Amino acid sequence: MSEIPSWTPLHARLHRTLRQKKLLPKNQQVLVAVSGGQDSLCLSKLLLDLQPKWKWQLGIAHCDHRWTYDEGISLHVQQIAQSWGLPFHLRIAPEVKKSESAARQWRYQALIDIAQTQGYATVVTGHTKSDRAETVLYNLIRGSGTDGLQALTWERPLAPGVRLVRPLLDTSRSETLQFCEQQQLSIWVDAYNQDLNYARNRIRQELIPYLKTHFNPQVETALSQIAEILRADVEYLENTAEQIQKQAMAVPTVEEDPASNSPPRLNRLVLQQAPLALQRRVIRKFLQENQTKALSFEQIEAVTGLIAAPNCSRTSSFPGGVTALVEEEWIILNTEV
Ligand SMILES: Nc1ncnc2c1ncn2[C@@H]1O[C@H](COP(=O)(O)OP(=O)(O)OP(=O)(O)O)[C@@H](O)[C@H]1O
Repeated sequence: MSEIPSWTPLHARLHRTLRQKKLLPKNQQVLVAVSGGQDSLCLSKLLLDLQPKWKWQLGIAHCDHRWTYDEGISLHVQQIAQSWGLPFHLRIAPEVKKSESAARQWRYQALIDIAQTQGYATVVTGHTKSDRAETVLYNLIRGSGTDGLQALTWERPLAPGVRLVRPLLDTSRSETLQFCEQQQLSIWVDAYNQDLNYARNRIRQELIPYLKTHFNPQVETALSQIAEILRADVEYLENTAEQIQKQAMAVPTVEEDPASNSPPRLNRLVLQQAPLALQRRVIRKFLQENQTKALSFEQIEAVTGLIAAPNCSRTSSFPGGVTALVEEEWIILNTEV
């Protein structure tokens, strides 16, 4: 690897990760989402250095949210892209985004738009192991189940023809900082990250350091591993639940149900064969597909309880006037108000 100038352990790790996980195929057009902060700058420099080996066509995208504390950052990122000889794509928000989630939503849409119009098959972001650990904690505190805890995956489809890849999920924020310092990359410090009014920032600035000092110096790695393990668990459970749901939703024959417009239903005999973990998943998926309003854990539990309940049992009415009831071997979702 000596032909790459200043080859570091981070170069070696990224090269290995990309090979093992097959995240960024050779010769691809890869759009790097650069905020100007240490993580995405570290990622773009690493990809730039590895580029001769992988022959990607790299480009840099920056999304300007027009927040006052962001002023000057887009020019900063543009100058870096130019100094590396990479195409630079800028999107400016049509209006100032009021919340972090509105800003994120607009940002992903802007990145999709650049990728689709400029022919990039992949968008990469600088999410790190530290982001993953924080997301696990954040979702745990909010009461997420396994699906929320496996958040921040290595890759996922973003839009038709565009994938999102996060190649730095095994690298910590302290490592990206050290790398930027070594490489003398000029980091833009995001004022938003210092604002302790935001729960995410309190997790990053207060909770994680507390856990590191008092419980486990490697807490970021530990939490991030939980996410990695749960990702595979969730994938397996989801696929199995999907199969069971298909069997349980098999439409009754005309003799069994002459009504042409029969309401959504699940077969209890099929569900009774499944373990509770899968029963809950099937019920949740079934409700998500047939009920517009999000349901609480208690409401999903009430429907799950119908799997073994006596005939004619029913739940109380859910938002939108929907009720689930037992009719012989069926759980029926009654949408009549
Ligand atoms: N203004 C921006 N322009 C381009 N890319 C950005 C911008 N802000 C963030 N990114 C990309 O997203 C990554 C994650 O950033 P950050 O953690 O601040 O965002 P987030 O809102 O928490 O993201 P997510 O919702 O995906 O978790 C960065 O490493 C970078 O790749």
